[in-house]
Amino acid sequence: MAESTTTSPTHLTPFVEVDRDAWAALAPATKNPLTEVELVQLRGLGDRLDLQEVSDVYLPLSRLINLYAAGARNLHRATSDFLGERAQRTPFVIGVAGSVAVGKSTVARLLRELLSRWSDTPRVELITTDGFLYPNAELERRGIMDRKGFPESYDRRHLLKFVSQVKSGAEEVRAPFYSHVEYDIVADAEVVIRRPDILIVEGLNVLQPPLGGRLALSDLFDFTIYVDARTHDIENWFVERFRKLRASAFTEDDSFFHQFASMDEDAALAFAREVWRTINEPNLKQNVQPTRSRATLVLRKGADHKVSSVLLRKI
Ligand SMILES: Nc1ncnc2c1ncn2[C@@H]1O[C@H](COP(=O)(O)OP(=O)(O)O)[C@@H](O)[C@H]1O
Ligand SMILES: CC(C)(COP(=O)(O)O)[C@@H](O)C(=O)NCCC(=O)O
Repeated sequence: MAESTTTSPTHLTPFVEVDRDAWAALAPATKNPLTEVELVQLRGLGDRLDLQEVSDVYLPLSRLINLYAAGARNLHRATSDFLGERAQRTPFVIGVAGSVAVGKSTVARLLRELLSRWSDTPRVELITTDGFLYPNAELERRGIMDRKGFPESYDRRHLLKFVSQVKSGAEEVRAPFYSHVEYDIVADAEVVIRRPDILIVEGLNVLQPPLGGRLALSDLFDFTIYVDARTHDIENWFVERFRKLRASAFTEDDSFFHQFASMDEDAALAFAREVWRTINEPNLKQNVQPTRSRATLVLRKGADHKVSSVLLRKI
């Protein structure tokens, strides 16, 4: 296990770095609870997530989070005792951050499955922050249609209110729904969250620091994960996902990207690279990457999507 803290203040990091093999050795003596069939259902548009990766990386991670959740419950109970109040169970909230196309949804879906298999947290819900993007009409009105995914393209107050309500134990909390096919918020659709044991909040900007002393979403998290990889690799995953979507979702009549399904492949992929270069990469550099050091844990992925090391916050 490599200590990544050095004596030079410029290199000071709050993390301890654990390489893949050392991390895999931490795997609990629990059999991988997922079957190959379940795993196939969890896969996004990639095909490399295998059972070995689940056992080596994500199973130990789910165990660590399970320990944090038990710790948070104990602390909560002790605080209620101290105040002479009856302890109310509050959901444990996890944030999953990282670039567009780095694999956040895949990590979040996998964790939802794994965490729900621990007996003390059977109900795990997942929400993506894209539901809190302003509708296209509002982005147009604000002149930021080409900034989708940047912090200002979200209704951050609404998102904060939503997570606060879930965390304070509300019976039922509703969120808007964003469709990647329609490329917009769907007016008559919603996501409903009902008192989960764990809520996973996945999105590009979930680790943004508070603005001007106000409460930020990141203040409500009990555990945060930053999914990290080389920018060049992420760009390739983004373009590859676009290429696969051309043959699937983009062929649907109501797809915003319908024109790309029939377009010459080179031209379509050139468009994807342009979106990466002008929107997603600048957002990664300006807004997302700077939040990495705020995470509780960083998953570093190699070009093949396999996690090569894990950085865990120790201070
Ligand atoms: N662990 C993994 N193994 C193989 N492919 C993956 C893995 N994680 C993500 N991918 C693929 O990489 C692309 C981006 O992943 P996704 O989870 O959609 O990213 P994000 O939610 O960050 O935009 C998708 O095509 C997905 O299938
Ligand atoms: C919907 C997203 C902003 C991601 O949202 P998130 O769930 O991370 O908040 C992103 O996946 C995306 O589609 N960006 C759009 C870039 C563009 O084509 O305009």
